Amino acid sequence: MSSYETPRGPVDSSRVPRFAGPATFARLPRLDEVGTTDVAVVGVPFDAGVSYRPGARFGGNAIREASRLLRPYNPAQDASPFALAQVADAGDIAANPFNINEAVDTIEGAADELLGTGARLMTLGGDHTIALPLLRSVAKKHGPVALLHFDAHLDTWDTYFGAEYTHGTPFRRAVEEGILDTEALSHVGTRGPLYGRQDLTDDEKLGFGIVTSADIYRRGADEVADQLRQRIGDRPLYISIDIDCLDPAHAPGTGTPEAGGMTSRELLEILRGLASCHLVSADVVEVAPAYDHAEITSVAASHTAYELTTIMSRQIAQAREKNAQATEETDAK
Ligand SMILES: N=C(N)NCCCC(=O)O
Ligand SMILES: [Zn+2]
Ligand SMILES: [Zn+2]
Repeated sequence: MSSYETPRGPVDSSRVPRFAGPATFARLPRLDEVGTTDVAVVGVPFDAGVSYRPGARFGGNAIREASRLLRPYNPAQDASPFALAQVADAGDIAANPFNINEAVDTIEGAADELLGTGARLMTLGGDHTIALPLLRSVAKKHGPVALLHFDAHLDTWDTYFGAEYTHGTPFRRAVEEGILDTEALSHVGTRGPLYGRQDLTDDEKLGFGIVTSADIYRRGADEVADQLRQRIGDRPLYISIDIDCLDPAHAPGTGTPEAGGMTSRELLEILRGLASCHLVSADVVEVAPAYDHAEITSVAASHTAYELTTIMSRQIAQAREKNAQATEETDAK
């Protein structure tokens, strides 16, 4: 017999209007209402690491608001993510807006606590600085992880104004710290002007492969997803999604927009093509609602987090079933 309890799902939008009440991600219960969870959706309202427009500190709550419209069945993955596993909103990590180094430590500590309960993280940013402490925490649990980084930018620059921890530098730090599996690192959606050709040489030396936004346009989402999946294999995978990977037409509400990006349809399709990868945690960052219009960006981000959550819930349910079968077989002996 399994001790697994039926997950508590979202508020039923056919009974309580979806625009009523305080916003949690997808109208799911708060973590304190369910005790423990398989997937913790957590906000990180921190944007002191940005190099241009600020405002991503409001991203998590904008995504929660936009996510009121999500429905419980995901036809693209033929799954009801909130029934297959417990998904709950763990609230926000309160990080010091005046001290980046302290904030990075706080985020790592809070992620350690959540991961320590056995949950996977679906983090809503915040600027891209926050990916570093999240990766540190994930690597403590799984060892060096494969990384898929969806972004217009490389985010492997060295320092900005002498600062090591910024939204343009998390993945260089992560490689330096040995927390990434350098056999399986890819940027997806890369485009736009750089400081120099050296940016690309440095990035390649760190171990990254690049799928540009033009590659996606030319080759299509399915082929790109196949190639990425082959590179990742069964390694533990972290997916970090900077919403500026999307074209500004699909995500105007972000701090460092670049023309010529992928569509939200392409992003969602690539993610669905990665459903069999061992996704241990993920983030969606850089949503800056003050620059948004009609919630275009936060709607795209909420659907992105929904696909990622669906991938995690399906895997959790599959693993649980496998365990239950194994226990039954042992019991039968
Ligand atoms: N949006 C992120 N994460 N990084 C952009 C850094 C680009 C720059 O200021 O050169
Ligand atoms: Zn970016
Ligand atoms: Zn970024």
